[in-house]
Amino acid sequence: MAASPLPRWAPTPSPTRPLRTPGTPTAGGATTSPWRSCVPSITFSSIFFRAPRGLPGGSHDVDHQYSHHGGIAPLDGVEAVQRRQDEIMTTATACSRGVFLTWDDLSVTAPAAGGRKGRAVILDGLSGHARPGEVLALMGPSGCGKTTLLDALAGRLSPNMKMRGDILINGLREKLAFGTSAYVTQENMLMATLTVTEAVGYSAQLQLPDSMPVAEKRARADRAIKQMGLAAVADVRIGGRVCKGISGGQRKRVSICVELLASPALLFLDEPTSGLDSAASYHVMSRIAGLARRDGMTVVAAVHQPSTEVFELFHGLCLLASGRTVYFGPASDAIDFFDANGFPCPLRRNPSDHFLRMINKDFEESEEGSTIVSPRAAEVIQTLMGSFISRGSLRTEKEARATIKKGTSLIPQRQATFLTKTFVLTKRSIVNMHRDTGYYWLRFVIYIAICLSIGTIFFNIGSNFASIQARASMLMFTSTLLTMMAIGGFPSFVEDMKGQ
Ligand SMILES: Nc1ncnc2c1ncn2[C@@H]1O[C@H](COP(=O)(O)OP(=O)(O)OP(=O)(O)O)[C@@H](O)[C@H]1O
Repeated sequence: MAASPLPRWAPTPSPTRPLRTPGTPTAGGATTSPWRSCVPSITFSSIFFRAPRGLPGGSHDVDHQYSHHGGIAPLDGVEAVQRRQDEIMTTATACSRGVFLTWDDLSVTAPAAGGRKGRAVILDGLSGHARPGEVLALMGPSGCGKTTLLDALAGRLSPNMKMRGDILINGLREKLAFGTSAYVTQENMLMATLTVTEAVGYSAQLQLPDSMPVAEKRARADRAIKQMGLAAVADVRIGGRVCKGISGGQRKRVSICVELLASPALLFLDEPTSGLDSAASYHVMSRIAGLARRDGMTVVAAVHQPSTEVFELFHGLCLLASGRTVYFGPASDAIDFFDANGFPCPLRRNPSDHFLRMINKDFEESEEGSTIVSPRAAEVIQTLMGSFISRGSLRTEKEARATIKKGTSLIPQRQATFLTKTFVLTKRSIVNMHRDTGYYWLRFVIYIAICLSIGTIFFNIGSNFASIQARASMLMFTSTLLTMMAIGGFPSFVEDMKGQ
């Protein structure tokens, strides 16, 4: 590929971070490869560091410059060299303890909708992989199966779904142990009555081991809040439908914050930027990408229409249409892939908009009267899938196979003990009940009413032999009632315990 011009979606180059297109020769004479962004290499690696075999970047990979978004920018002087060396070492350590997630020929079916017989295919023979230190974006039209793929990878498919195929963690078929993965769902799972600091603080106490000092847990929670840009609303309640609290986008950021506390090796994000404006989306995603790079976290995120800048943060792209792979590979190569197949991205159009527009079949009929002559989405999907199978998927399989060789089992992280969890959850429940005025006062009124009725029924029961029986009945009735009332809150408490 020619060294210039820049790709049409590229932002204006900054003086500290010149942009390079994939395959563009670098100053050192090597070519860039964002998909191998874990790979410190060439000029600097040959001086300071050579990635060990087995790591991405090992052996042949050393011919690639680590140049991806937010990666190594050209700096001058001894300080710059030192900084680059540190960055390289951090990335290498991160890669060596991360999770290589591979899925091969993955299919998922669910009962057919509308009472029809048989099963509907939701995902159809998907293969791919995600690597430590990198962000893999799952994109595709609404209903194409992004959440289902995330659920399958995270081992959280609903019971009515059936899965076929392999999901390997570092090449091994094993379950995700505690603390190794976290999942930020589309739904808001936060307690409306808690403030941001409390919500994150309680989660820190529940997730982090008892051996960690309380001050450190608090410091971690505060750091996470700051990292997600929530310092200004730290003391504001989360809120919900009834009482207004923080905004929907801020709630999403709190959910991400909570999941990042235990520094999971594998992070699944379902629509992490929904409800966020473009600046907030960029900040959130760039922080996640930064943490992934720093801690060697493997991130798989289902995203809807990322902005150009957010798209630039992705290392890999998995583009789905109707449960099948249209494209899997470096995010930066997708535009060339569409171009090569006759669907070039118009100048100044956001590439992700272009991809989704080309493969969305849902609104074709309403566009029939339109004067815009565009190929039908079904044909585009067919062409791209054909091209991907003949070219791309071969490479994907090769990379997946290389990934499978790692073979290191995951070590579960230590967590809070059962006693600590019970104590923290009880405390949180009490705070929640106390602040939830409807819940609290309604119960209070009910108890007063019950007390009055019992008091009236058993008023002046005397002190003869029959009154002993009456007192026993009253005690029995009261204790049964209190037990039943308490059991009402039990299922949610158990769910909370399971969720931790
Ligand atoms: N438990 C289920 N039982 C039956 N069908 C399901 C189930 N879960 C998902 N589906 C179907 O699978 C398809 C893909 O759903 P999924 O939620 O994975 O899509 P998506 O790409 O994440 O959509 P969106 O971007 O709108 O969130 C949909 O047609 C949906 O109706």
